[in-house]
Amino acid sequence: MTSNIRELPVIALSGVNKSYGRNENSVAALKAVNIEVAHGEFIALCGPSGAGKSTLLNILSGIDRPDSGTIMFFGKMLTALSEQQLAVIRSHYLGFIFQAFNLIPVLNALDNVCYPLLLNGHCRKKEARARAQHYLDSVGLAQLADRKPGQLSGGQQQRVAIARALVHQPKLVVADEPTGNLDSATSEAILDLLLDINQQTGTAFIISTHSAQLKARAGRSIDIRDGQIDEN
Ligand SMILES: Nc1ncnc2c1ncn2[C@@H]1O[C@H](COP(=O)(O)OP(=O)(O)OP(=O)(O)O)[C@@H](O)[C@H]1O
Repeated sequence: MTSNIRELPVIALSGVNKSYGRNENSVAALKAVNIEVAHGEFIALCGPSGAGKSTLLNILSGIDRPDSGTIMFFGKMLTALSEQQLAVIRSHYLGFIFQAFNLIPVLNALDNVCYPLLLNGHCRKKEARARAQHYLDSVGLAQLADRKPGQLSGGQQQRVAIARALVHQPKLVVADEPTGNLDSATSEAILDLLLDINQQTGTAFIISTHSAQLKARAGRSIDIRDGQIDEN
């Protein structure tokens, strides 16, 4: 990573195409997509079901690869990296939040948040636990660190997942419908939390959503329809 890191786009997609299937069964999920995300942006990715939101987020986060086009992450060409190099970028600089929380059911909240730090060798166990506790505190779960996911509400589970996504201080958080499984009051509280984290830390967020409220409160929204971007 270079010293003028804030001047570079966090991520820039150029001419990205992605299809699933072959020949007559082929579905063009992304068509010539161009997107830039700057440091500290909070972006809502909106569009109807099947528009290509998850495909785009998977490609943005290096989980999946485009058929053509380029992806630059702080000026580094992601599309030229090996799987191993991509995994290093993902584990150090990206955070993920999913609609279904994706917590590990047998681990308590603290250990769920510690897990990526230990898995990716960011630090030793004592420091990992201290950092995880700090992030659980910051999402309002200081007292619930020893509860397992099954002993937490949906909103509390999503807070654990948010702490897990942030604990290694990523540059970009990619969230796929993070409020999709939550009632409207809990969704609003989670949105407040994400906006607060964005403002406090400068971490960029790109969040797919069907929520008009999230779209209205995001700094920028990008509409996608039939795999094509229509930026506002
Ligand atoms: N693994 C796959 N195999 C075949 N087609 C796929 C696959 N994943 C997605 N698609 C197709 O690609 C298009 C985009 O799907 P995608 O899941 O990205 O949409 P989405 O906007 O995230 O939808 P939703 O809001 O319902 O989650 C759709 O036509 C979908 O059917």
